[in-house]
Amino acid sequence: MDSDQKYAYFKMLVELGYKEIEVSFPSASDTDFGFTRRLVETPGTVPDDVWLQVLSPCREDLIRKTVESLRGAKKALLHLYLATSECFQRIVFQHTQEQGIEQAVRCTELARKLTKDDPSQSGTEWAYEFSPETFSDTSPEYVIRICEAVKKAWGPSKSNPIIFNLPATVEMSTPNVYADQIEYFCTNMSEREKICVSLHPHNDRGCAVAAAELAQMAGADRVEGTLFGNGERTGNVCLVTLALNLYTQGIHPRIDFSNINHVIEVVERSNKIPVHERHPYGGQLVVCAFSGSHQDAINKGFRARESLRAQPSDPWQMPYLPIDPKDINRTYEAIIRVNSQSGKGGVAWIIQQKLSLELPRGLQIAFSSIVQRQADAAKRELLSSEIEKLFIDTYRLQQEPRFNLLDYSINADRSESPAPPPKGKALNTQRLRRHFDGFISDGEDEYHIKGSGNGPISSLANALYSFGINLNVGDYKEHAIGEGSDVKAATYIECIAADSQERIWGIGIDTDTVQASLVAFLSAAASYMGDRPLTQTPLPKKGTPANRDLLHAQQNGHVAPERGRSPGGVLVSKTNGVSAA
Ligand SMILES: CC(=O)SCCNC(=O)CCNC(=O)[C@H](O)C(C)(C)COP(=O)(O)OP(=O)(O)OC[C@H]1O[C@@H](n2cnc3c(N)ncnc32)[C@H](O)[C@@H]1OP(=O)(O)O
Ligand SMILES: CC(C)C(=O)C(=O)O
Repeated sequence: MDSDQKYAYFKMLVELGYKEIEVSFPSASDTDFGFTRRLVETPGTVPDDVWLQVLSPCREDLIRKTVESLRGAKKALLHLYLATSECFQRIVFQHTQEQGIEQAVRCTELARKLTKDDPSQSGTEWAYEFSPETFSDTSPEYVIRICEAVKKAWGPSKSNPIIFNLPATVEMSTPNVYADQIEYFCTNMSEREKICVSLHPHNDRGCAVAAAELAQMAGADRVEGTLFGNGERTGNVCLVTLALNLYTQGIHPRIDFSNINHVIEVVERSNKIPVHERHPYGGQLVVCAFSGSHQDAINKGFRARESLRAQPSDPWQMPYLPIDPKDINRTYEAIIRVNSQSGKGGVAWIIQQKLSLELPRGLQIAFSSIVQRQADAAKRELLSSEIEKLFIDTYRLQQEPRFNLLDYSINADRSESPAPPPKGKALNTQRLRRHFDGFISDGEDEYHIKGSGNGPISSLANALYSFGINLNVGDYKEHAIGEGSDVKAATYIECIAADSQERIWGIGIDTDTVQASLVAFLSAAASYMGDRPLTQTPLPKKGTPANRDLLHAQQNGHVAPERGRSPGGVLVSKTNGVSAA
């Protein structure tokens, strides 16, 4: 990273809520030294409660340069490291354990002299961190010896404790072993109250997060890591995962990942390493479900939350989703992804999200098999926009419909009621016969249709017999879409063909509930007919609305009823030029 990238990254870490940020290795390069100076010298960049942490090996020349980089900082945390394992002492430094202790003490004394003991540095609050690098591969007794010596050299206090950072420089054991090593350190160091025990797990065995969590339970106070686990080899422990693991346990980590996409964007741009799609919490696929049983359960989970009118503050209990995607600024829309392993629940979810339609179970099953066939044929995931289009096309919700309901009236006929009410008693409208009288078009021609039944749908069904359309209603569901004056009715009708027993769904959406059901029935009738021609004779070509009214008058022996009023005064629903799929 260049200075500007580091600057942007630093600002983001501050905004997220981090208070101790290792900003550089100042002795490494002019970039790192200059960047540290930039932070110190640019007013308003480093909040008063944020510590600037810098790293240096235990080498005198490098320590001097490192301390110099922090001159003038408000809060400065000097971090020195020296490997303590037998392997490193023999191979890298060719020194003994005693020489290791001497070097650590000498460098700590120098650090003290250059910082808190130097009157010219008194404007800075100094803290000191020592890392026995390769801690987890070092004899625990030796770690205690070297850290006791370093502690004595620095002289910590309760209010300004020394940080002993205990790295699993290379992760080489199960997390419980690391936790045991931490516990040993915590219980065997003197003046524990003057010590902050810090963890620094790496991820070579893939257990860094587990190691950090277990070691905190074993007594540690602090964890060092990186966002999304960047770092040498398999990386450092991931701070995003640690924070959100706490969050999902109901403990706010005081780190704000409510816009995780922004964090990912900055991290990827800076590190030039993509965050894996399946990375805990942050990965693009981790709040998605492809498989049918997961989708079904999630769909039910959201419906349960809706029916309970759950508030954001209520406990999050959702099958297969450990976190509410909204808490990290992920949308619900992307949760369910459909491929050939997906089932009806996922498909229903997408239609609900896209079109606000709550499909009845039977329709879910019917449409899901259409989606599955499409996904199988495409040999890939179907986009939610493709599924939405497939639904609209299948149920003819937008395209030029096979049947248009142009105009109609439905009259309830008291004279044909099987049991007229006793004088003075209210009429049971449920038992009245309905007469449907209307006009439909197939895009080309217009037709006059009439029929009777126990209700609006059965009277329309009866009217369509003459077209060779013989459908019985198998299932019927309706619900409202929206609220207030914009509310609409969505109606779903499953029809069973009298000849083939084929089951066909139709959907109608309208501000008027009766009309929505008529449109739904015509939608099913259109699917049943497919491309087959209609057998009935159409009206003369000049079938204008005026002609229709005239015909109405001629056939009924009176003029057409005034729109919106039934001659019987019991029930009328009518339309003019309504699309019915
Ligand atoms: C565990 C970690 O990840 S700690 C972070 C590591 N990060 C870095 O190393 C990044 C910055 N490092 C650098 O820029 C360079 O390595 C520098 C500036 C520190 C040193 O560069 P050079 O002087 O060229 O040394 P070089 O990197 O080749 O070798 C390291 C030397 O430091 C010694 N050394 C390594 N670690 C330490 C340590 N913690 N304390 C003291 N000396 C050390 C090595 O033994 C070696 O010494 P030698 O030259 O006597 O054999
Ligand atoms: C400097 C130390 C803490 C380190 O990075 C490591 O050991 O991994």
